[in-house]
Amino acid sequence: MKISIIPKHDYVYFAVVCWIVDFHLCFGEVFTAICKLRELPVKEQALIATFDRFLKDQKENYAIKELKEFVEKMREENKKVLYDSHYVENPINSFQLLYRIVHIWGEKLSQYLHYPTYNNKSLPYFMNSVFNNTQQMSSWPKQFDLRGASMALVRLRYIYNLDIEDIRHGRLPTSQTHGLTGIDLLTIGQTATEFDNQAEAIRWLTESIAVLSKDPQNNELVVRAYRSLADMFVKFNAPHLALDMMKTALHIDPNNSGVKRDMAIYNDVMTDYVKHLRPFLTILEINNLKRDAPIFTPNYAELCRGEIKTPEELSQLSCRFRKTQIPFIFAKEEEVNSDPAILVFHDVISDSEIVQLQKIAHASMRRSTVVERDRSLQETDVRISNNAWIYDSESVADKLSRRIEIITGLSALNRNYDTHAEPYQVVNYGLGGMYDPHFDSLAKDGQPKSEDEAYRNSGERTATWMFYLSDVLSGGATVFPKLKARVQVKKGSATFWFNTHRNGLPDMRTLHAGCPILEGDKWVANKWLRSIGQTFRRPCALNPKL
Ligand SMILES: O=C(O)CCC(=O)C(=O)O
Ligand SMILES: [Fe+2]
Repeated sequence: MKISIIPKHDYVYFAVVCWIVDFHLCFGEVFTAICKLRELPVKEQALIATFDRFLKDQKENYAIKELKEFVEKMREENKKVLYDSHYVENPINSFQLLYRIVHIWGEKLSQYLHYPTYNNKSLPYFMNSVFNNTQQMSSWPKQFDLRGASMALVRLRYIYNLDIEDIRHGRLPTSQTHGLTGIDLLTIGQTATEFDNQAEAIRWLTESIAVLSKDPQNNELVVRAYRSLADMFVKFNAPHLALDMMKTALHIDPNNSGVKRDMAIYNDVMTDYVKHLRPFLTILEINNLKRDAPIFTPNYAELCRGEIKTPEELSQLSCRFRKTQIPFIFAKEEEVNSDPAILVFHDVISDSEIVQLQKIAHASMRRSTVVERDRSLQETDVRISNNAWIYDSESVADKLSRRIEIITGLSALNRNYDTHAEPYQVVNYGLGGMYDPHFDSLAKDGQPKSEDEAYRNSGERTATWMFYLSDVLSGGATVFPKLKARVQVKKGSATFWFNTHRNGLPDMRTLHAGCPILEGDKWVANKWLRSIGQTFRRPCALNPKL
């Protein structure tokens, strides 16, 4: 029986890994929340400890020696990450951490999958068991996490107009880290080809070729990059450019049968284009395709980069101490847009309240969803974050709801039926995390409905109150593209606005977004105030302009 060859204590190692790796109830991806990425170095350390215990009892031979060297290398890398609590807040660092875990560890662990009867039987058994364990663990990063990390870098480059050379050398606006290797660039470029972002795919693949070409040992990778570029050009009606790529690739590796095969196919495609007079696209035309994506919402990227209102427009906005429902208590109110009013309230949540919310949220963080047109809840690429719901049965939530009431004059009553407000949605963004331009209002056809039965009868999301539970090192602003309005993330503040007109219909000017986080860890808590509770507090009116 296979099992008899395994020393009994190995099971203990696996159990230890399992326990530590799934210590927090994490589900699905890791890249969608910085709080999940933060746990990875400790998990890698536990894996290294598992290997140490296994290797301690093994007789030295070639395979064991090689494995020991590998583990030492990983230990060195892990040490660099382990004691730096901000390490994963840098997207380049996180990409490289995920690359190491998914690719480098992944390849090592799967090395014996096809050789289960290697002469030292406990080695393949050990490796395969650890491999299976990691694959089954929902919180162990997988290929889709690496894809998410690649797309994060792609997104950050184009939204913030970063120079790819800077990224390659590890230079971000707020910090400097180690650079990306040619293989990193190739991984990112190949991921970009899978998404509808031709310009970026071309950019990253070209950069990978520039870096990899410096060393002839990389020829195989360079050819791979050329083939990816060619594949994309053909997809976008430019077989002539694909053929150019193949010619260069063939020059580098004249015997590459894959390149020769592709070349023959592209030649046929070319002939077909010529025969049927189909127009070839130029690189410029390819790059200008797909301008309808949400990221091309006018003003969106510009606002993410900084203020775009003119000094005159800004001078019209004011700050004031606003009277609350309690005499002698004033709120620090800042106007970032006057019509419709987008307001920021400062110092409305304390550090200890923030810690309490995060603690409660931690155990139930799940990938954020979006209410689609058919009213289903979907995990999507337009919102990269995790969230948890916190009800007013928690005393801290109850206290905060009362605060919202005395400042806004609206009802934030949260209860199990006909609720005036939804529970707090505590959100932690992920790698390059963002929420693309969207409306918070639920429905345009009078049938509002949300995640929970309990608040289905509560009407529209009349208003949004959003606490900022953290600062962000760089990026992550809340922006309103149609209003050219921008709110800088500031721990302890909150943004407030009405999503509907007084006639109950959505105010389409309130299109807004959470910009991608360039560096840092962004937390917010949303409180959506529903129309049923505001009948006498925000009287309705027929005038659609109000
Ligand atoms: O995080 C932000 O700045 C915006 C979040 C948002 O709009 C939402 O969660 O609905
Ligand atoms: Fe929103």
